Amino acid sequence: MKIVEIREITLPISSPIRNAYIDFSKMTLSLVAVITDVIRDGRPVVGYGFNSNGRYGQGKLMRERFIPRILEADPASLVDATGDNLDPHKIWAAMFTNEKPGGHGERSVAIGTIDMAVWDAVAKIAGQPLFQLLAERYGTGTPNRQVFVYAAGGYYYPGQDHGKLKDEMRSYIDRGYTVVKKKIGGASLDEDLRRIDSILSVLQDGQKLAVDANGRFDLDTAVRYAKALSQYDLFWYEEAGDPLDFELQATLRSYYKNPMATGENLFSMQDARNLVRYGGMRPDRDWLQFDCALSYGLVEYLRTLDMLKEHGWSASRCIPHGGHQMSLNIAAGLGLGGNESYPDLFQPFGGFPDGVKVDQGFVTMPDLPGIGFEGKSDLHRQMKALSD
Ligand SMILES: O=C([O-])CC(=O)C(=O)O
Ligand SMILES: [Mg+2]
Repeated sequence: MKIVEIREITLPISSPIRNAYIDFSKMTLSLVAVITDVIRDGRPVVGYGFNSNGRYGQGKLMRERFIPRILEADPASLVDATGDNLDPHKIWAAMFTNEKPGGHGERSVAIGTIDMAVWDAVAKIAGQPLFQLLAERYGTGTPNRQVFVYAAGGYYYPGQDHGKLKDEMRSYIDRGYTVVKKKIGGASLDEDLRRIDSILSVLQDGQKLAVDANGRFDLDTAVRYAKALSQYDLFWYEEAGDPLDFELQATLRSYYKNPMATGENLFSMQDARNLVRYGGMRPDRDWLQFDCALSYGLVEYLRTLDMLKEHGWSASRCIPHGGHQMSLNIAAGLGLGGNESYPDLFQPFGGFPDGVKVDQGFVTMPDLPGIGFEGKSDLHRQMKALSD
């Protein structure tokens, strides 16, 4: 069997929102289709992938380097031992040919997006949901079909006031979420605290708020926020400082005893390892948010999970950034602590298969082959438009 074609397209996921660092008015992503010569139900098996919000479409890198390297490789060198399915690890190695180590930037997004499509194809060819395949190959054998999800929102946008912010958070709670997230660092500390108070006024017992500074703060500001946020029982204080400033992160633990989270902008196992080695993160309470769709895909994420284990971290401390079904499958298959979700943003790419509802903060994975994109009709329409 072999890959016959790989298509990619850049699509908009723009919206008038901003966090403390960027606005999303020109945000795009890459959608990829990996078309194989394997026939199921009279049609070729196609795997799909896309990258998460926050980085832009990666068509140029894919067209110039990563797609040609896959298509120019001997097809026999890209299949598993049975010869009946693709081997994602071999395809990853083909993509990484003649790439020097370090400096993990945009290429990790390009490779991660293609890698997602490869895993989707592999699970479809195996006739399994990806979470089942992952549990059998790399996990305990039995997936955990119930996955914790939280609602990310609370962005800054023109015309927002406290009433609208409360309505937004209430609507997430009404849809079954128990943890909601808001942005901080895009207003003054005083205004951010008033916004937090507003949201907390609509939350009930058992419901929690997380806050996300998107890497905006210098050390002094991060500490000022840490001291002020300590008065609340927040779910987490996220990405206070620059993603690569491990000393800042390590210093913060002296000022903030409650959970912190970071890692969405670390794009390799090596960078994740530096966070774990030097960032002072606490395996008993903190959260790691590495997002495979931005960081060389699941092949690399498996290396990251191995690294975490060697350093005494449980996979259950990982709640990836990105709100996509790929991480949802990894969470169910490999025992992560949950996944992000953006109930009203970045559609049709985020979210769950049609009919999957959040119940007391959890979703239950349905039985769909592959990652499950075919179960989300608006998303599947976009995907079919690329592959047909
Ligand atoms: O606003 C963003 O860039 C997304 C983000 O940080 C998150 O979902 O945690
Ligand atoms: Mg974040």
